[in-house]
Amino acid sequence: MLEVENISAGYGKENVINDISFTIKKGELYVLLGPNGSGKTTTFRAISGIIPLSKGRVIIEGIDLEREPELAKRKLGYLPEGERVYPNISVYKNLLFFAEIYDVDRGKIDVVLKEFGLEKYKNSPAGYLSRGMRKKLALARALLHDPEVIILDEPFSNLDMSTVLRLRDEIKKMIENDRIILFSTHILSELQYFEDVNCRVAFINEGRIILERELEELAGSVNNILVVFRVNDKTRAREVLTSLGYDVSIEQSGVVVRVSNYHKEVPAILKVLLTHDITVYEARPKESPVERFYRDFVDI
Ligand SMILES: Nc1ncnc2c1ncn2[C@@H]1O[C@H](COP(=O)(O)OP(=O)(O)OP(=O)(O)O)[C@@H](O)[C@H]1O
Repeated sequence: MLEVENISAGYGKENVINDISFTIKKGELYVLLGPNGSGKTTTFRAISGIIPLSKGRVIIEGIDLEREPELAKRKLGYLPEGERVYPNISVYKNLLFFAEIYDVDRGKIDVVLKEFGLEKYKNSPAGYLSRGMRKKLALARALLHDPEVIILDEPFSNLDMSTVLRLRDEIKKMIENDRIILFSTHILSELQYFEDVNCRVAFINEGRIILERELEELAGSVNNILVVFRVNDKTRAREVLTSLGYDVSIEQSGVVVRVSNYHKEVPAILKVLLTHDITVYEARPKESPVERFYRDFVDI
């Protein structure tokens, strides 16, 4: 279990995050969403013991981070924002450095290098790697000691599609294996791939958690949402929907209307379109419910 109790932290005397609290159980994913500068990275740094707390406690699997930092940090894997690696030493030595800190068997380094497709760069200075490769190295390093709590700051940015796919699978596997995962992301659509795991989403703004919801609940909140109807005759469909009182726009993919109650209105609209001999190939939300929620949340 990861217990974050009323923590405040910042840089110098100023607190950037204030009174942040949450508890994450094994096998749970916790996602931080928030605009630039809202305090996601600072929260992760505070939980990882990189910056000191000015208030509150972080307890990792029963161990107080401030009282027993070495022991607590062993249970933690942290992927920092950006692609932070030691540029002047080899890929292998980047991993070796951490393996030694955490008493990890050297054989594990080769396993991880293979897993992340970094074998052929083993002896290259890490600074020569591409951005995406550096990120893979940073990820490999975070997971090297098989930590119980894994904190990933913007894990999906700057990765190629195949690595994104593998990382999604890897995150799900780690959740199944009772790990605790936290990540932040700006890629809201990424969340839909985690709807089948135990996931909570926290919205952070100006250093405070404003709202916390189960992802399942967010994904189901399809009210007040734009819906696209893919039809055989867009002009006719617009006429019919306008006569029903909707504000209709025509787009490449179909006609678009905003519904306030998705589950009630969409079947009713389908029925009316059908009675006017309009074929509907598909009806789907134009924006993801999480995106809609986020829009309302940050007021954009
Ligand atoms: N090293 C630092 N020294 C002083 N202030 C900092 C430092 N790092 C971040 N800040 C400030 O703390 C605030 C929160 O930054 P933080 O990086 O935690 O936000 P974030 O939500 O991760 O942003 P982003 O989405 O842009 O990565 C910002 O106002 C930022 O300027």
